[in-house]
Amino acid sequence: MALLELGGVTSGYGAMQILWGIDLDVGAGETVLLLGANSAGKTTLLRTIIGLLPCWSGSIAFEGEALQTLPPDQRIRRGIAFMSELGVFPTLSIEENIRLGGYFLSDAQVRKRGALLFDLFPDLAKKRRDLAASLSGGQRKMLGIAKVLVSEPKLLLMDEPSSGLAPVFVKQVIEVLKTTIGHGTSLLIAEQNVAFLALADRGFLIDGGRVKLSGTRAELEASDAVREAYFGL
Ligand SMILES: Nc1ncnc2c1ncn2[C@@H]1O[C@H](COP(=O)(O)OP(=O)(O)OP(=O)(O)O)[C@@H](O)[C@H]1O
Repeated sequence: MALLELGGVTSGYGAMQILWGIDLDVGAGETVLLLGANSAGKTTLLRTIIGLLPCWSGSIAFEGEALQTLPPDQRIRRGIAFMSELGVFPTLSIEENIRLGGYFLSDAQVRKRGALLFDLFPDLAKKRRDLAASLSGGQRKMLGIAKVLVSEPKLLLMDEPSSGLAPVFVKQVIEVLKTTIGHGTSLLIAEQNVAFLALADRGFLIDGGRVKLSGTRAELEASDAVREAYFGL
């Protein structure tokens, strides 16, 4: 059984339909890339999965349970976390951001998991009392990742971790994500940057709110559609 399974999901804003019957699945421990150009519908899909947008029709199952009518907090409690493009609160300190990520946990749990994360991200540990606004773009994304990992989600939905970052920081974020993989958290990463394919077990290419192609990393790397659109070949 897949950890997350979407069947024929449609959604949109007001009367405007954006998603047109999305089928997608993420297995336990898997890293899946949701690849698509600007306006393909990636953010809309992640927001529909976490419940910030209504699912008009179709099904969203998590560990076999239908989620599509539950409010976002109920989905979060079941183990789904969402990292938006912004990711962190700049006017709060690094420690405070991490505390917020553990909103549903006891103080003792937040302290324990916070300490583990600071081991994993030593750059953040050094600056733990500084404001998030003082961090570089790459470090901010790192904090965004640490913040959502505090709750030890089963599934982490990430919206464009590369957005607004210079290529050198994109590499840094990819390196940080590699340390995340293998700790039991499944990742669904929405990106227009094809470099993230290197992290993925599988991927889905979406365009115009529809899945155009899906397959393993190797299949996507070899696909003419992906090569033409993203590698400029
Ligand atoms: N709040 C909104 N109200 C109306 N339409 C919206 C809203 N947000 C997004 N859209 C439209 O939905 C479509 C899909 O946008 P979406 O943000 O899901 O794309 P995306 O693949 O995440 O791209 P991006 O890289 O730009 O974030 C676009 O045509 C966009 O204009």
